[in-house]
Amino acid sequence: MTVNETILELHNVNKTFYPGSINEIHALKDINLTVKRGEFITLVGGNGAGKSTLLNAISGYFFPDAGSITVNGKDITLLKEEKRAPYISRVFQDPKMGTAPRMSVQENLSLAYRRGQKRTLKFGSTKEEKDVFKEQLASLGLGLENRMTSDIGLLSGGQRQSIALLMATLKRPDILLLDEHTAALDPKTAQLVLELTNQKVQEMGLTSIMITHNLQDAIKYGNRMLVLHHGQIVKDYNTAEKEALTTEQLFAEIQNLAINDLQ
Ligand SMILES: Nc1ncnc2c1ncn2[C@@H]1O[C@H](COP(=O)(O)OP(=O)(O)OP(=O)(O)O)[C@@H](O)[C@H]1O
Repeated sequence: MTVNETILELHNVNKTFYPGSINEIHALKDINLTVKRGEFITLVGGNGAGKSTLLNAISGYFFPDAGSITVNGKDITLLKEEKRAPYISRVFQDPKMGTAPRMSVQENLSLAYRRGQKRTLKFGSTKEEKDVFKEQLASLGLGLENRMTSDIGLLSGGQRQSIALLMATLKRPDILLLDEHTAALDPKTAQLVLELTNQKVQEMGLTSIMITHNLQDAIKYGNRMLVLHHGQIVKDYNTAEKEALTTEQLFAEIQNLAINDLQ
């Protein structure tokens, strides 16, 4: 791994919904962003600031109208979402979105393990794969290694989200996108999943971008923080600046952005 290696680069990325109509929304405005390998970025901003749209553009859920996106120097601006899967993985807010409910824990993990590989007719897992899954599940500390054959749909939201996190990191992604992935969980479970996330990110040295509305978490986790407002990055805190910031200061900053809109 090269220190300071650029892994993701967005250059003048723009996205407008309903262009030319009275409902036109310029959701991303000339976004320029360079992400170095190993950065764990927290992404905050008010409702409708463009946070999910930014992750959607990076994941390939849609293409930007203008600008470019590169991963490891490779231009992926117009690469389909499924073709980006080997490089970019994502955990969504809804625990149901990352996992297949009628498939077992093991089958879900097996799908994730083969991400980016040619589909084969052979289904089921090898003994070696099962051992990997068991070990990974045990590392979550939730006893899920004893529920390998349970359907995912029978698990709680927190258990399911922990497995979604595991699935997203089982094959090391270049970039992990976390889209408010703990927002649908009760506070205690949310903290547990956040801790697991942090553990995975630190252990694997993953490059990650995490959206959160919890400003305390935004400051506590990660080593860089971006504030988005009206589709623009209005603040980019480095580790030291982030550590010096209080939740109250960050709250006031985001509130001021909203107040300035009204003036
Ligand atoms: N697929 C879409 N079609 C039309 N408009 C969209 C679409 N996705 C997002 N928008 C609009 O783009 C703007 C930015 O939305 P986005 O979901 O990115 O904001 P956000 O910062 O993630 O907000 P929140 O914190 O409320 O989830 C909003 O005005 C939203 O209504």
